[in-house]
Amino acid sequence: MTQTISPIVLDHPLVRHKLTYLRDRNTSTADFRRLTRELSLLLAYEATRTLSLVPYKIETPSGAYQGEQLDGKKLCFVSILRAGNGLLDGMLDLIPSARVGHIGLRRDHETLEVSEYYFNMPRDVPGRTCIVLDPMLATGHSASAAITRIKEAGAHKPIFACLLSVPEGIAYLQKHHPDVQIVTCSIDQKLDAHGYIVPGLGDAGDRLFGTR
Ligand SMILES: O=P(O)(O)OC[C@H]1O[C@H](OP(=O)(O)OP(=O)(O)O)[C@H](O)[C@@H]1O
Ligand SMILES: O=c1cc[nH]c(=O)[nH]1
Ligand SMILES: [Mg+2]
Repeated sequence: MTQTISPIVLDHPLVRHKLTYLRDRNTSTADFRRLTRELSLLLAYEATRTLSLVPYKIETPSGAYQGEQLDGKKLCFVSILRAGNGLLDGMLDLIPSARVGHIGLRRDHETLEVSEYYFNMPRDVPGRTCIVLDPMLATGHSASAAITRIKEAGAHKPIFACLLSVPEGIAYLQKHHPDVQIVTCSIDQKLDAHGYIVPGLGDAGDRLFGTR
């Protein structure tokens, strides 16, 4: 049986400060986007901790140096539409050579089940580290469905990176995909009766794109 991997929670003053402004219902769409992008940079730092390095020789002003560089071709970000796109630009600022896949998932507001409306992954997924991006891990249905699909495409041991999560969503994802490393900025209290994270930040997609 595969051992469950404990989530990594970013416990950092910058993250806590920025998350507080992100949660604030009075934060504007423009500020919500900017904060999401800034948080994605900090999230990327932890989510990429296990990336592999390859040897890289350079000359410093004092002589030869055997250094290292990221094996950049090996990374693929997978954005769960729509809200995952809010995390994508910051991640690509750090790792511009990464490939990008997109999975469109819609959550039914009544049943909380998800349906897929788009799927587009790079052809050469096997052998790449896949980091799945979505700001919210609520019931875990979306994250689990996305990871099932990218495993079908050949992804091995994907990483799931989010801003907010809840114990219910973490347990669901770990039950269905115990090999996935979850990296999150916060584990919030609970889900409300409508499947929203409490205290949460509301609907991440609507706040990012100003649709409600
Ligand atoms: O863990 P779950 O219960 O599945 O909920 C989380 C999902 O809900 C939101 O997407 P939503 O369906 O609202 O789509 P959107 O990004 O287009 O707003 C969010 O971005 C996650 O994808
Ligand atoms: O709180 C939540 C739960 C799911 N999706 C969101 O955007 N927010
Ligand atoms: Mg939404």
